Amino acid sequence: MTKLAIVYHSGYGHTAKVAEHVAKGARGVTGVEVDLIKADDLQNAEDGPWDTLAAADGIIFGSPTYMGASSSVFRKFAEASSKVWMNGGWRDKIGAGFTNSGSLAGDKLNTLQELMILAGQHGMIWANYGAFPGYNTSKSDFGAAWNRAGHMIGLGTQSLTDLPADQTPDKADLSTSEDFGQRVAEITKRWVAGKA
Ligand SMILES: Cc1cc2nc3c(=O)[nH]c(=O)nc-3n(C[C@H](O)[C@H](O)[C@H](O)COP(=O)(O)O)c2cc1C
Repeated sequence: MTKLAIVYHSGYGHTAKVAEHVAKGARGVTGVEVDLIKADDLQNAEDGPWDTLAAADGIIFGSPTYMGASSSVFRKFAEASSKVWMNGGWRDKIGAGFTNSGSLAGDKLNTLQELMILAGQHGMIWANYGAFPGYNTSKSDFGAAWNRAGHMIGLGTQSLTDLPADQTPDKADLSTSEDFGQRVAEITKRWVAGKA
């Protein structure tokens, strides 16, 4: 069994919805088990489901973009993970990341870079998203486009700021989230098989 953990923060439920769809996509891969973990439960090095992360073959980090960066709750988790760093506890696990924000761009790239650097600090193997951008030609259909914002190093979705999480992100972004989850699960499974 390949184990994947998703650690995310969500202040208002939108990033949580993305996390659930990333998990759904990952669970669709045979032999992959997924744990969804809130960064709120990992705010210090002593408490919380750190063992689940230790046992995971891959960890997907998820944060909303707040003021052009990852949220303070996510950052607190990232800093708390420094205790794991000291022992190289996540070295050679697969790492990946996603963010969600109000604007189509919204400086999401900066958040994705933070997540990638966190993985790099831990010596993890970064899995990008790399899907073709769905909205970059005159024939593209904005409403149906996958990877609409065209992020490559991770998943970037948009939640309209005046709508609740049961209405946004839209269907295309949620399908994109599932596709991303599936990709990271497949990469992690292959990584585990290669080690055997
Ligand atoms: C404190 C704060 C800062 C925000 N900063 C940004 C930002 O820099 N770029 C952006 O596009 N949206 C920004 N937003 C909008 C959120 O990214 C958006 O509402 C997102 O869906 C929130 O996710 P959540 O419901 O998981 O907390 C901000 C929202 C808050 C509350």
